[in-house]
Amino acid sequence: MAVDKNKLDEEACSLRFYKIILSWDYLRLLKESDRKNHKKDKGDDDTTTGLKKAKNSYKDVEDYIATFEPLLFEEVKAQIVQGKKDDEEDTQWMKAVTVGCSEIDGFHFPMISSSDAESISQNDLLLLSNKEFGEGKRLPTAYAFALVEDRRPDKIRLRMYLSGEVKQLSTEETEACPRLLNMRPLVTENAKLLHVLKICSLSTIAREYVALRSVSSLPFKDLILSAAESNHTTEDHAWKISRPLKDFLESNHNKSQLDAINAGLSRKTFVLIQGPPGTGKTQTILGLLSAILHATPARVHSNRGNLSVVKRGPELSMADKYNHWGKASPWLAGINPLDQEMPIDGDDGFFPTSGNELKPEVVNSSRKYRVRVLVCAPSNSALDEIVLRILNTGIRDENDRAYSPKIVRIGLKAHHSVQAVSMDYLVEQRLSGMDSQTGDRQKQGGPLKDKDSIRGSILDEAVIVFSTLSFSASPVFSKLNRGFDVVIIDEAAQAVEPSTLVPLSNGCKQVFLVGDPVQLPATVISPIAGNFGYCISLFERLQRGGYPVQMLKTQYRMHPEIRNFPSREFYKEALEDGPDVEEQTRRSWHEYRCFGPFCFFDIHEGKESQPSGSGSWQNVDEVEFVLAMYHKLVSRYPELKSSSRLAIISPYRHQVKLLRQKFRETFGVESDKVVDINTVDGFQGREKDVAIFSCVRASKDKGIGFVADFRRMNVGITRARSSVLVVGSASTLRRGDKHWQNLVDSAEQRNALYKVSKPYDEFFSQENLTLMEVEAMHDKPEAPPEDMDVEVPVDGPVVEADPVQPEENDWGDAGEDGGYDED
Ligand SMILES: Nc1ncnc2c1ncn2[C@@H]1O[C@H](COP(=O)(O)OP(=O)(O)OP(=O)(O)O)[C@@H](O)[C@H]1O
Repeated sequence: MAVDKNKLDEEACSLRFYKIILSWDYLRLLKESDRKNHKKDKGDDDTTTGLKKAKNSYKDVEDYIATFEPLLFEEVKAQIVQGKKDDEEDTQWMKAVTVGCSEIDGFHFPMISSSDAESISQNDLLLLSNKEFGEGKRLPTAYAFALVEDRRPDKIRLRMYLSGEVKQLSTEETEACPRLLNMRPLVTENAKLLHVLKICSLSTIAREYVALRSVSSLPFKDLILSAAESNHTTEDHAWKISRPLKDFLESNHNKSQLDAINAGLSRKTFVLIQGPPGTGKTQTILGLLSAILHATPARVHSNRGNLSVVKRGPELSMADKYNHWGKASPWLAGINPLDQEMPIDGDDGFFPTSGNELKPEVVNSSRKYRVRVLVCAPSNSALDEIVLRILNTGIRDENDRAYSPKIVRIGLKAHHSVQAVSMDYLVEQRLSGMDSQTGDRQKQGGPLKDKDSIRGSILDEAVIVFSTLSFSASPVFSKLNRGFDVVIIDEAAQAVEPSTLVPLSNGCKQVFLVGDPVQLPATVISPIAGNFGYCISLFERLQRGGYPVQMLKTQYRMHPEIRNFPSREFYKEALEDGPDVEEQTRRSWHEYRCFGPFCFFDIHEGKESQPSGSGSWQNVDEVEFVLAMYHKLVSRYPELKSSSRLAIISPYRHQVKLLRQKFRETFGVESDKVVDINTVDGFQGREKDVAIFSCVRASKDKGIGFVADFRRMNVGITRARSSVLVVGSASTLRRGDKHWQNLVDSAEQRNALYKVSKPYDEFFSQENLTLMEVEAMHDKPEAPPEDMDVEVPVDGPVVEADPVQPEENDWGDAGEDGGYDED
């Protein structure tokens, strides 16, 4: 049975979405945006938007849509305006001519031809006009948005809505306007010259809109609306796994990971798993996959155990047996008849993997319950991390044998290391396999399979399908013969709620949301939509509403002294360290207190500035100090001269740019060869031995901007295994935010707060270092093996300072009354 995706409803939703957006006035959107920014700068609250704040729960579908739909449209507006800003430097008007037009259901479908439109893709939003316009140019009299419906090499088919502008979302009533009327002859008559500007792609947000509007037909609709647990699972409904697999899971997962896996086996329909930094989210997902792919209903197990004591009922007919299986196993309901057959010993081929040693799956007759899983993540990189882990380690079967399951990775931009299981590669493999048989087939008169049907069969055969959230609405999924039993969404707290709904529209019986709402959320372009709660993920909303969360508590990444602060500040002291973490994260540079594990350097003379007058910030003094510290670290510990070992992180893009530039100027080498310099957002999910964190903000009277976002702070300070070295203005940060105040206080209490004055290189003079030596470093660890291949000149321009008198130095071990807080 084909998956019923309520095609007609979906189409109606898309049409509504496009009608509204295509009717908008681009110039008015730009003006509105300027006005909103102006109001924001003046600190005015925008009360005219008519938006509703996102809530923890909704009374019904209408309430839900009435809240989310306007927020989503607000976000579309911001993406459109941002599209212009992003491309500002190379805003390029293209020329095109009309070569035909049709009109269906109130939409115009002009066909255009252009010689300079290579960058245009399907689902792009374009602006069409009778003339180019921009700074200092006169405004056009005819202009309108157009959506790229179909992109062919020589022609582009567009969709436009020229009947008037939609003023009211609820009624969809339109108001005629001259600019749209003036467009009509331009697109309906042939050989008219048009000026075309690419604005942005609408493909992701359009899919989110359709999923949002389809919420009434999604699985677990009531749970999603109410944020309350709706099902009470019983032992009888739970799924069990074999003893060998259970033993494996128990010996390779800690208690909180096992609790999360067992919550899945209990067949709870919605399972939330919170994974703080380094707590083994990916390991848990892999364990979960082994468990759910090889589980059987509990009652099968218990019946087996009782066979000798329970009176046997009458022998059932084959039809009755199938009927019973059907009831016991919801996975089997209404699926492809082929899947209802008892699996035979051995399986029919396997997908190639990246050349690992693992065997392909062999399904034997004891495996009657075949579950299909869709694994999604908001980004390609997060997705490929799991794919790669599966390719490297495989999963376990009921006999605790590691094997490569049949998997396929759908979508664009797959990382090269997972190409072997990407859909495009698998299709090519099948085609080339068929090419060798083509002669035979043609002789037999059989038709060659087209790519679409090959895709369909690869999808149907895969037990685990990987896709980004957005791509899970791709038309390729409509080829599925049966839906998914389980959907697992990784990094679920980094997705706006409508995008989490997208994979659910393929149908499923159980959902796992894995993520951490205390790390960075989804990027929402519209600050207004963000303020109204559009950036709150479904994970976070359910958690706020009191929905139970399985929290992974044991961390394997950070030195306990690094773990201590975020655990207290963000996780109610719940985090604990895995066995041996302390020994594994102790490093030779810990011999000096100023090199970790967790220090704060107060650059009290530092000045913040905004090079472009607004937006991103930088702090030249912090850059100078960071480079001095970097130089000292790599001079003494050359194993740190590696971008895989050492990170320099900052919340601000300008600071990152400046750090990279100064690094090149100072050391004569491109920074990316020897150190990883990036924004906090670019570091989520990654780890290094040492992380230097430059906070930038250093004003006596202003706030600290988005540095105050505790999620950004949490990510920034939890990337390091052995040392996190925070560089900032203690007084500004203390005044700017409670969490930062606690961080600086914590450093002070641990004698790890250093007030640093210019010249910065003196801070790292031998005399000072000697004063900062840790007296007894038990079991000094060996330096980890060096893995870098580019040398940073250690005799660079950073000069060892002359000896200074200790009393001139007021680093933090002056104690609580050290008087380093100048304000
Ligand atoms: N139960 C466990 N026992 C021992 N080591 C573990 C366990 N679980 C995870 N680890 C180790 O902890 C590290 C982090 O695990 P993993 O990569 O699965 O974490 P993650 O949560 O996906 O990471 P991130 O926080 O960066 O998203 C890995 O080195 C992994 O081997």
